[in-house]
Amino acid sequence: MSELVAAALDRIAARPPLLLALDFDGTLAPLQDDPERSRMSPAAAGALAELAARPDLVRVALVSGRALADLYRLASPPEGTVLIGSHGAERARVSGHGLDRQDIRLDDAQAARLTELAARMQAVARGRDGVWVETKPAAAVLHTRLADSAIRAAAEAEALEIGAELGSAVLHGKNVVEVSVLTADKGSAITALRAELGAGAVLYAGDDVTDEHALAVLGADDLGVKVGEGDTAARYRVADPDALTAVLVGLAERLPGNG
Ligand SMILES: O=P(O)(O)OC[C@H]1O[C@H](O[C@H]2O[C@H](CO)[C@@H](O)[C@H](O)[C@H]2O)[C@H](O)[C@@H](O)[C@@H]1O
Repeated sequence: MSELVAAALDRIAARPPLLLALDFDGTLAPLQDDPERSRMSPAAAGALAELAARPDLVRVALVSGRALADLYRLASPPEGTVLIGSHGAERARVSGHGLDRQDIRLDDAQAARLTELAARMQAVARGRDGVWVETKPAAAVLHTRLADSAIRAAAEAEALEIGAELGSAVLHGKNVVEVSVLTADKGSAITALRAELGAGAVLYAGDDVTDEHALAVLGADDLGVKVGEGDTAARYRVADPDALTAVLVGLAERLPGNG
């Protein structure tokens, strides 16, 4: 961990309660060709559990584009973790008896739009090698990670057009185009959570363009970490999920009574 990041951890550890808000895919869990295989390393899971065990000092949130149920299943987050799914459209808290969750409720028009959207995204994927569609409670996602570059570019362009045509919220992430019938973004979710928890500071880490919404709402007393390459509003950068795990371990060591 760099001296700069270490100094920033010293600062935010002294401003409890800290909101520790982390993206999942590409940040805690290395990217995979098959999204069902995404998992945190044992070291990342251990650091998160240690931090979540100090709710007086740290409130842990996972902030993901994943459908909430998938995020819960794949991340196996510790008790007390707040889960933000579908880029902010879904919300839950991990309790001792499972998930306390707020379900997405679509009205009839939104439900009809989602059905049409999913059918049109399936049509984009049809006959294109390496392109497939994931459906979520309020969105359809075109995945192109396994396609060659020409197929990927054509498929993503068509999916973006569908989003524009249906007037839906469109997010263009890493080898994904997601079109939702609800408007949500990670920045609004972080702003709401910060206020709700009365957080003294926020540490947000993410790897994708969709995380930039959250990194953009951070202030001078917060700590934004970009994982991997690419343009970012974050002040700090680490190379990969393992390097982020080292930051989480460093934070745990700075909590009073630890280290
Ligand atoms: O906000 P996140 O937690 O980063 O979720 C964003 C998307 O993650 C998943 O897709 C990404 O990860 C996959 C597994 O590593 C990878 O195959 C894909 O190319 C990535 O874009 C998930 O499948 C999407 O629904 C999420 O929106």
